[in-house]
Amino acid sequence: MTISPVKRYLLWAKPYWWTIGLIIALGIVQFVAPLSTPIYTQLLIDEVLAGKGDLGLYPVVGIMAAILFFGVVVNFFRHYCSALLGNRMMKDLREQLYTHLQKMPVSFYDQRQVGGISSRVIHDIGGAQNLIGGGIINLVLDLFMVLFAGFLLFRMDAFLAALSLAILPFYYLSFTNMNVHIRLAWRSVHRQMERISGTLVERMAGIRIVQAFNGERQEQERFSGQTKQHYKHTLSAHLFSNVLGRLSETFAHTGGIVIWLVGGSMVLAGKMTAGEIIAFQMLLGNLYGPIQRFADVNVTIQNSITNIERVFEVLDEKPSIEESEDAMSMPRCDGHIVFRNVSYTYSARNLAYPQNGGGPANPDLVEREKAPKRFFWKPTSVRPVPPEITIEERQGIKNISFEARSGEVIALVGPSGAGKSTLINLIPRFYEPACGEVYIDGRDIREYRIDDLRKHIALVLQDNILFSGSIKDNLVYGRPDATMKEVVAAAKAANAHEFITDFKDGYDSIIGERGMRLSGGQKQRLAIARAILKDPKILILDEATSALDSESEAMVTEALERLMEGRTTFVIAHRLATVVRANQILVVDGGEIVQRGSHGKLLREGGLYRKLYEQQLKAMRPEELAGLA
Ligand SMILES: Nc1ncnc2c1ncn2[C@@H]1O[C@H](COP(=O)(O)OP(=O)(O)OP(=O)(O)O)[C@@H](O)[C@H]1O
Repeated sequence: MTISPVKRYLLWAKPYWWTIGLIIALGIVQFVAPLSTPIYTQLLIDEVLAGKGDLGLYPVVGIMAAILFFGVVVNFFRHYCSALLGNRMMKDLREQLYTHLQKMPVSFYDQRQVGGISSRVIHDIGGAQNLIGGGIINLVLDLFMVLFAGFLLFRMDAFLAALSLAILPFYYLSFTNMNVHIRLAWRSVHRQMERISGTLVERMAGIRIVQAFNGERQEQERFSGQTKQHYKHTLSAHLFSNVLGRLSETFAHTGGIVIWLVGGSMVLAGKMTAGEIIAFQMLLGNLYGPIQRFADVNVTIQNSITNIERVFEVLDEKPSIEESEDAMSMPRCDGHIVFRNVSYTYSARNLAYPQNGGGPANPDLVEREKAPKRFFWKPTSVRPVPPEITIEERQGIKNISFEARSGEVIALVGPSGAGKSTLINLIPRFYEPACGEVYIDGRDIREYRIDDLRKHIALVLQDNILFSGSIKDNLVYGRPDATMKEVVAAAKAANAHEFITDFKDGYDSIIGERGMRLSGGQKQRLAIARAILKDPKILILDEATSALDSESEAMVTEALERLMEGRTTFVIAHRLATVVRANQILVVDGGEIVQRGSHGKLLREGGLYRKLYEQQLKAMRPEELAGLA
């Protein structure tokens, strides 16, 4: 049985129950204190000001003042504790979600927009924390106030009290019906925000392409369309909330007027004093006030529920690559790797959210979900309609077997889309083979702890990902404990030291997002230095195809050669020199190894390798041919 998002969130919030209890207790004290005001007002009017009884003006007003100021102090602490609770919960949930996201496999990210994920971490978690702070706590307090005011009203005049409660069924039905629309509207608001955020991050990251292809106008139109849709959903969410709020107000006013009519007639008939009806009306305000506030609190709750649904949606995604409970540590690694009948198939999930009007799904826009019924007699949870999922399968690699001995260089060659990247991605367990096994040092890699396994592997990819921060921060990313001496030694080995020291701040120079302030060759040399510093036994290398000038190229090549020394290296080779010197060349086509062996053997064999050699390898670095001949 699936439990509701509210129940789930409350269970998640168990460690904070004490603080929630304290805030509610402070709230009760703060609200109960002014509730005695009508009683003192009645005393003032009917006895003190009328000159009856023994009570003087000063003591009565003094007690009223003391109660009111006590309420102010309590209010201060209540707000302080609420801020503490809300922000603490937000921080903890955000951290939990981020930790979870870190464990999600690469395939999870393959299918989502980065901006969409960040929208859940930032936007939805912010909204989720309102459920308790702005929602449930206020709801409990208001409920308490209603009960307390109701009790006092019944004590004052049971008939009038019963009459004032006659509005409750109308409240119930309006809440039951409007809530469905409010929640559906807010859900659409958040989903649309996710799309906006996804597009924004993607297009901003690719701003050069947008500008180079004169895509600004098209992007502007896309963004306007998305924000317009967001605006539309937000307006309807506010409209439904407004309607509910005004309905509540109408019921409260009607109740108040009826009480004036009936109570006023009772005063005229001498069955009630003027002080009593005024006190009754004041207390009635304390009954209707919170009931009316339910409308606002309720909107906060409905809104937060949709945020919570979205946060739990991510938390519910199980990491498909999990560590076995008895996973072994891997203190050392020889780098002996065996693939045995390994296959991997990509399954891309295409999500299609229901579109009103049945038109094709527009990935930029979220249509608002329609309520399942016209009228609701009882509250309904309107769970999110699961998107239609179509799974598209694409063969990555098929039945791959080979052995790489410790320290060998394995060159992978093959046409584009052949499966070379897929193959190397299985070594650090970015993806899990659908069948077959990958062994390192005689053991299936699934037997090792994932972080231990990855400790022995370094990647140098074409798209050298560097992070914003200083050069040193980037170099020590895989070895935060490295000494400055080690950092400099790695940079020297990667031919990076010289250009680093040319910068005014040297190793402390800030390199901008993704190393924006560096040239392609400089970025590559930093990536190589980062790998050298990690000192892995297994190296995964995707040689750069981008043309570097010959000086830069020579420095990168030299750095790479130093890096490869003594490590088992898998290289997606784009340079003939690498291919020729490799201990083993695996020729991959259509996900399978179609040829294997040394350069000379493969050339003699003919087939795809010879074809590739003629068409691609030879063409890549023609100047190398002379040396090889
Ligand atoms: N994340 C993914 N989701 C779905 N299919 C994918 C994914 N990544 C790759 N593929 C598909 O798997 C096949 C093999 O891709 P792979 O990236 O391994 O090829 P490659 O040999 O490295 O190509 P290239 O030399 O062009 O980089 C291709 O058909 C590709 O479309």
